Parts: sequence; C-alpha cells; structure tokens
Amino acid sequence: MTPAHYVDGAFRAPAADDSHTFPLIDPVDGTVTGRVPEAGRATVDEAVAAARGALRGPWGALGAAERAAALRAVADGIDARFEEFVAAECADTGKPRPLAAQVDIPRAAGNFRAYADLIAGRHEESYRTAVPGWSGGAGEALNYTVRRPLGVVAVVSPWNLPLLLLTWKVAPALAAGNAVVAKPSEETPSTATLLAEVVHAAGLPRGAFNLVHGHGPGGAGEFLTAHEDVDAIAFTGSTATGTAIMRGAAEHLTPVSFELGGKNPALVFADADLDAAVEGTVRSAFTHSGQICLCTERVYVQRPLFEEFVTRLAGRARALRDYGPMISAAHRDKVLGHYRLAREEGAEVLAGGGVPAFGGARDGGFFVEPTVLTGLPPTARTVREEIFGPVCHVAPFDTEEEALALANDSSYGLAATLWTTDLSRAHRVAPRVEAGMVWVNCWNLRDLRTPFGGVKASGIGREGGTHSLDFFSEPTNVCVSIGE
Ligand SMILES: NC(=O)C1=CN([C@@H]2O[C@H](COP(=O)(O)OP(=O)(O)OC[C@H]3O[C@@H](n4cnc5c(N)ncnc54)[C@H](O)[C@@H]3O)[C@@H](O)[C@H]2O)C=CC1
Ligand SMILES: O=C(O)/C=C/C=C(\O)C(=O)O
Repeated sequence: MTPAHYVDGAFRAPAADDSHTFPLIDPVDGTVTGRVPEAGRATVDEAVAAARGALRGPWGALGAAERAAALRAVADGIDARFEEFVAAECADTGKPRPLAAQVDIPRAAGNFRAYADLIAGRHEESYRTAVPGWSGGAGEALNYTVRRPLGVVAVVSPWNLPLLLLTWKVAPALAAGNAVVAKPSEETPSTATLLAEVVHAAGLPRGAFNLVHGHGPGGAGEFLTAHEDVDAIAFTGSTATGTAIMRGAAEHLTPVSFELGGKNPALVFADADLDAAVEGTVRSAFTHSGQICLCTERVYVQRPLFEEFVTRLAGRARALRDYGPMISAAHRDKVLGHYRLAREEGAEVLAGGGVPAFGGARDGGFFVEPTVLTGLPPTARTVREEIFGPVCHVAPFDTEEEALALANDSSYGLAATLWTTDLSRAHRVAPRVEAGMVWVNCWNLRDLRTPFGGVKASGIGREGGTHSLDFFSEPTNVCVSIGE
C-alpha cells in the first residue's frame, strides 16, 4: 500500500522529489516501511476546489436515497477488501490483529451503513401554528424545516483508530450531502488511501471525497483547517491541537465539531461485582495500550474493595502479553516521561512502569509496559494530565459524594465508567458525572445512534446518529400561511 493523495477523483503518486515525502515507520520494530507524500498548500487548495466543484456538480444533485446507496456501496467495498484493510491498519499502528479485525474495520463499514440508514429514514420537523389576529391573517400556518449541507467539510483525524475515526466523520458528512477533504494522521495514512480506492471504485462523483496527506502545524492540516473556502471542520485529536485549529477557524467563523482528550474516571463501588470491575478496568485502561480517548486513567475504588482491587488489577496488568506498541518513538518517550514523573511525584508503581524486553525484533519497537500506579494526591500531574498510554492511577474513596467530587475534579469530561450492582446508585450517580458518556458495568459499548463527545476540555458538540447529521447540515425554516 503506497499512500497517495486523492483529489478530484484521481490519485496522485508521491512526488519524485524526496523533500515532498516523509517516512512511514512500523511502530512494532521501528523500521521504515514506506514513504508518505506531504501535501503542500497548492494540493490542499486543489482538493478544496474539487470539493466545491462536486457540490455544484453531480454530487450536489443527488438526493438522500442516492447518497444512501453510495454510502452502502462504500461499506460493501470495505467489506470486500477486509483483509487488506486489517493488514494496513495493523502495519501502521502495530495494534494486535483482533482489535483491527473486530473493531476498527467492521466499525468503518458500519459507520457508512449507519449513516445510509439514518439519512434514508430522516424526516423533517413540522408544526401547525395558529395565526395571530394582529398579523392580518387568520387560521393556521404550516412551519417545516429543510436541511441543506454545509458545503465543504474538512475532516482531520488521529492515529489511534485511524479508519474508524476518519469514517465516523466522513460518512455523516457525505450522508448530509457535503463534499469532504480528509487529512488522516501523518502516522497512519494507509487505510485512508484504501478508503479512497474504495470510494473511487464505488463510483462516487469526483470531488465528493478528497484525501490529502501530511503533517498538522505549518502543513496540510493547518492549510486545510484555516482555509477560507472550508465551511466546517470535524476533528478528533488532542485538546492542544483542537485549540490551534479553533484559532485558525475563528478567522472565517468556521463551525467546528471537536472530540478531544480525556482523563476518564472509573468509580468502583463496594457493591460492585469485583470480577467484572477488575476485568472491565483491564479492558478500559489497557485496550490498544491505552491509546483510545475513552480509556480509563483514573480509578477510584470504595475503601472496602480497594486492597483486593488494586492487587488483582496489578496482577492482571503484569500478566498482559499480546499488546501493541505506542504509535511512535515520540509518543513512547512522552508516556515514559509520565512514568518517570509519577515516580518523582511519589507514586507507588504496582505493575509495569518501564519498557518490556521481548528478546527479538520488537525490542526495536515503541512498547511500554502496562502500568498500575497508586498513592498520589488528586493534585498530582499524573492524576490530572492525559497520558494516552497503558496506565491508570488507583485511589480509594469512602462516600458516594467523595467519589463524585473526585471524578469531576478534572479539566476534562469525556467518559466515565461506574461499577455497581445497586441500580438506584447507578441512576443517581450517572447524571451527576461531568462527562459526555457514562458507562455502567460496561465500557465502550457503542450504539452509533447515541450522542458521542465530551464536556469541558474534552470537546465541542456531539457526534453520532442525528447529532452528526445536525452538525453537518444547516436548517432553513419555511413558514406557509394556509389560511382558514
Ligand atoms: N482522541 C484523542 O484524544 C487523541 C489524543 N491524542 C493525544 O495527543 C497527543 C499528540 O498526538 P498527535 O498525534 O500529535 O495528536 P494531534 O491531535 O496533534 O493530531 C491529530 C490530527 O491533527 C493534525 N494536526 C495537528 N496539528 C494540527 C494543526 N495545527 N492544524 C491542523 N491539523 C493539525 C494531525 O496531523 C493529525 O491528523 C498524544 O500524545 C495524545 O496524548 C492523540 C490522538 C488522539
Ligand atoms: O467511536 C468510537 O467508538 C470510539 C472513538 C474513540 C475516539 O474518538 C478516540 O479514541 O479518539
């Protein structure tokens, strides 16, 4: 798979000039596996112009049912090349095959199917309104709302769930009738390129979907998101990058949908099913080596369960074997920096805390150990800053009020997990957690129709179901006087 830009319905081979490409690195062993083209300003301009052209051309003329059919064709195309997608996602990210085969790639196809269904079944809002006497009319009026696409949508996505998160935005944007220019993470360009091939084969009109590769600041990402002819930006990534993108967007008042970082708490109450809570926390803290924005990094356990919970969680962490690497050497160094900081802050390291030795090619990769910490106060940086690695800090609490205060003591508010068998407690506590999503006795159980996103520094707006379709479209209300 050679990453390539896809602009106006045509692939562009990487420029012959090496300065316009950068290396693609396998995080499992640190080897260079290919080169990625870096889109300059001119390529981004062409992609945005192609998207604008598509809106004025055949793509813009399609109705909802035809767009739904196009989305289904893309989903079928992903399914047809399933193994290629899985291999490419594993090669770019180093993630274990089951994760890509059971989550990333099926969800990418699922994103297109979900939005095909939603757009095909979408109905308009309407109201009958009594006409007041002062208006000179009589009887009733009919109000109904039509929705138009926003126009050219920029999609900027991260490296952790590359195709899943790219398609999570591209699918609803296309469903609502927009044209898209997507820029995947520079670390993970391959499945996005395969997606462009699938879109091409599915016969979407040229310019409806465009793909440019490259870096963020001072590169393709910034050129795209600060572009004056972009009508909306959908971004998933770090809070710092969200802030930078918003600065550029402010210049043109471009609307943004942001899904940003998290420092997600898990609350384990004394009445919890301990086995389920331990296994659930192993999943929520260590899946994809903690490189999912929803991962748990703070665990609060009610005192009667605390000792047994941490002992068991640390044991499970030490026993983990088939985990993937950090995405890059830079990210590994960042996570290891946090492990060092935790020690400096006085943490007790119950599991991990370093670099594993496998004794083979993987020792050249970017692995860090699954790590369990305890003993830090709520003010410690380790307990406050997003680490985005396989690590959680576990602390005890006594009362429900204390648990809520600890959970909410964060600048982030993405997701939380509650472990309890007390139904009343679950319903009492869940709405009081300052988070966009609260899972009770489960984690990352997804229904694509539900709102997805965060509060505070974790994001702006919600994705999922009609929430995405609302963001990617503009309502116009039509009021018709019917008379008596
Ligand atoms: N969903 C999440 O919560 C994610 C959080 N992170 C966190 O962010 C840290 C940095 O990782 P990065 O890969 O650098 O994430 P990032 O947020 O900087 O990158 C995500 C995407 O934004 C683009 N981008 C970066 N700067 C940009 C700019 N100024 N304008 C436009 N586009 C820009 C990147 O090229 C990439 O496609 C990680 O260590 C991790 O802590 C990273 C990925 C996902
Ligand atoms: O949509 C999902 O199921 C998962 C989303 C995860 C992220 O947005 C993330 O890790 O950034």
